[in-house]
Amino acid sequence: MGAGISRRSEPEVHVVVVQSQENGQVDAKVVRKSYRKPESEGEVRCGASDDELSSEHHLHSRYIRQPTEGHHSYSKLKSPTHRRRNIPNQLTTRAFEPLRLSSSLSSDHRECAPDFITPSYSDPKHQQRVKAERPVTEELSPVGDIARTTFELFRTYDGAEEYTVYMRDDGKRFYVDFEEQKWRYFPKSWEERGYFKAIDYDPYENSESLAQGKQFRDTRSGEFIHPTKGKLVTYLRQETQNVLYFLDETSGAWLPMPLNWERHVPNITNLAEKVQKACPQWKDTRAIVALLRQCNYSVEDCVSIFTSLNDDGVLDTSEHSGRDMLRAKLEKQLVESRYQLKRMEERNKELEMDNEILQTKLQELEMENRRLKRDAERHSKYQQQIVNKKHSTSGRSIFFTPRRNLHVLKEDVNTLQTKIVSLQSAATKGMTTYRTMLDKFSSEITKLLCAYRGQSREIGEVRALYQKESLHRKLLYNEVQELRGNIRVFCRCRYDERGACALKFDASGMIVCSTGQGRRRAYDFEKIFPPNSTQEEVFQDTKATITSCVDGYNVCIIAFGQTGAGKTYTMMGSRDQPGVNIRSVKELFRICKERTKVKYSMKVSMVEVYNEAVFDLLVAPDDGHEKLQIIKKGKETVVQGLTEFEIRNMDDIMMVMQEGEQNRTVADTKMNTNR
Ligand SMILES: Nc1ncnc2c1ncn2[C@@H]1O[C@H](COP(=O)(O)OP(=O)(O)OP(=O)(O)O)[C@@H](O)[C@H]1O
Repeated sequence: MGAGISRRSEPEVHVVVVQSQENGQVDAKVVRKSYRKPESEGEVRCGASDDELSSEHHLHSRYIRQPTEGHHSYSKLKSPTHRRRNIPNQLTTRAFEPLRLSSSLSSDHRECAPDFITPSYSDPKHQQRVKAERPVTEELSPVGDIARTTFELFRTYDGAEEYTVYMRDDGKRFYVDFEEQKWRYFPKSWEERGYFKAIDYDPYENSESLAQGKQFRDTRSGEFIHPTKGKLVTYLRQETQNVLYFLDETSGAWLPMPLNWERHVPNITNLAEKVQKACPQWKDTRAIVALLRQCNYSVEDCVSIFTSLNDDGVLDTSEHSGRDMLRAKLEKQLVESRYQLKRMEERNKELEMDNEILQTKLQELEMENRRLKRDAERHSKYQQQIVNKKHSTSGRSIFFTPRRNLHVLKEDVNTLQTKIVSLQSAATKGMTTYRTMLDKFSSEITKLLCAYRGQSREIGEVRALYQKESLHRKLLYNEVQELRGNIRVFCRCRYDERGACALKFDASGMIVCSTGQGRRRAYDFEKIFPPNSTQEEVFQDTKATITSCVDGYNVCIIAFGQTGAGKTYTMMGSRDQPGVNIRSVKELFRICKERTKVKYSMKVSMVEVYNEAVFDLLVAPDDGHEKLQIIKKGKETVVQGLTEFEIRNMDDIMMVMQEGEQNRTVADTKMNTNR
C-alpha cells in the first residue's frame, strides 16, 4: 500500500498507488493529504472530503510505497508536476485511514520526480488541446511484481505534456488517465512525441535546498583541531540557557551583562567561589564565570568539566605535549616578529635619512633658484639703465661707446638670459623630481609606519597569548603535581658495604622485609630507591616540586629515619655527591635565571628541632642559643626572630649551610656536656 506526499505548501492532491498484499492487484487513487512530510517512521495522514477535492488543484508529485520483504517501503511515483487538472469526484470521495510507515527505508526505493519547468497549464485553450490530442487506450490493471517495476517520466518534446509512466516487470508501460481515473497502456505511437526520463530524487533532502538545486548542508556542524587530540567534530547546539540581565536605567531596557561585570555580582561570585573551592588550583575567576555561563550556572557541571579536562591527558606537561608545542610555536612567532620589527625599524631609519638628504638638496636648489632670479633681475636692470642712458644722450654720446661694444654687451645679456632660463627650467625640473621622490618616500614611510604599528600590535597580541599560555602551563603543571599526590613518600635503602641488603625489592615496586620466624611483610611507597641508587636518581623525583616552588607554591622536603639511616647523606651529601638540598637550590637558581621577566629574591634560614624545641642554626651558640617561638601571623605560621640570609648564588648557600652545620655541631656538643 502506498501514500503520496508533497513538498510544497500549495493545495496538494496525490496519486496513491496501492497494491494489495493478497493478490498483488495494483490500483491508483487520488487523495488529499495533510501538509506534513512523513518521518521515516511515523504516520502519513491521508484524508479527503468531496468539497476539498472537487475544486481544481495542482498535482505536484506522487509517491508510492512498495512492499518489500513484508514491509512497506516508500518511493515516489513520477508525475507531471504543477499540472492543473479537474480531479474526478469518484476518486476524491475515497478516504484513507492513517498509515504506518516502516523504518526499513531503502535508498533504492526512494525514487521521486525531479523538478522541472512547467508550462502554463492554467490556459484553458491549452487544456482543451491536450485533451483532444490524448488517445484513448485500453483500460488495464497493471498487475505485476511491483517491487521490480520502474517509474519514469514521459515528457513531450514540446514540453506541453508530462506523464507518470509505470513499467511492469514484463516491460509493458502504463500511464494514469486522470480524466477517467484508470491505468492505461502507454501507446507505442506516443513514444515518438517525447522522451522518458529516469526518476532520481531523494524525498528526504531538505526541500529548500532542492528548490535551489543545492545539496543540504548543516552549517551548525564543524571541526576543531586540538593540539593533542587531533580533529574533533563540533556541533553548535541550541539550548535553553540562563542569561544574567541588568536593567539599563538610561534606555530602560534589560541588557545582557558583560562578563567582566558579571564576576562581581554577588550570587555569581558565590558560584565562582564554590567552583574555586572545588578546584583550588583554578584562580582565574573570569574563566570560571565564562565556564559557568557555558554550564548554565551549574557549579557541578563546571567542576566536572574542569576535572575531566585534567583526566583526559590535556594536562600532560611532557616536552611533547601539544601545549608545549603551541608555546614553542608562539615563542618562535614572537622571535620572528621581533626580528621583522627590527628590520623595519632599520629600514625606517634609512628612509628617514634619505628623506633628510633630499630635503637638504631641495633647500639648496631653492636657494640656487632664488640666486639665479636675483642675477636675472640685476642684469635686466643693468640693461634697462644702458638703454635709458642711450636714449638720454640722443646720439650725442657722453659715454662714447662704440657700436661694436654695445652689440657684444647685448649678446652677453642675451646669453645670460638664455642661461638664466635654462637654469630656471633645470631648477624647476629638479625640484619636481625631488618633490615626486619626496612624495614617494613619504608614502613609503607612511606604509612602513603602518606596517610597524601592525607588527607592534601583533607582537603585543602574541606576547599576551604567550603570557596567558605560560600562566596556563604553570597552573596545569602544578595541577599535575597535585594529582600525582600532594604528599609523596619515597623510601631509600642505605647502601652498607659491611653486608648484603636484607630487604627484597618486589617486581611490583614494593619492598619486602622479613619480620622474623620466616614471616615477611611488604611495604608500598610512591617510589623505592634500592641501595645502589645514586644521589642524582633520588633528586630526579623531587625535582618537580622545585618548579612548583618557583611558581609560588609552598614546598617541603623532609628526610625521616633512624639514626644512621642516611638522612644527612641524602639531604646534604658530600662535596662530590651533593644531596637533595644542594641540588634543589641549584635547580632553583637555574629556573629563576630562565625566567628573566620575574624578579626573585631568595632567603635561607636553618633551624634544628631538638627535644621539641626550635633553635636557630644561623646564630652561633656563643651568641645565645635560645629556643624560638612558633607563632601564627594571619594565615602564615612563622618562627619568631629566625635569622634569614639573602643568597644570590651557590657560593652564598654553601657558606650559609656550612655555618649552620658548624653551629649545630657546637650546640650538640654543648647540650651533650650539659646533660
Ligand atoms: N646511600 C648511601 N650510600 C653510601 N653511604 C651512605 C648512604 N647513606 C648513608 N651513608 C653513610 O652512612 C652514614 C650515616 O649516614 P647519615 O649520617 O646520613 O645518617 P643520618 O640518618 O643522618 O644519622 P643521624 O640521624 O644520626 O644524623 C654516613 O657515614 C653516610 O656517609
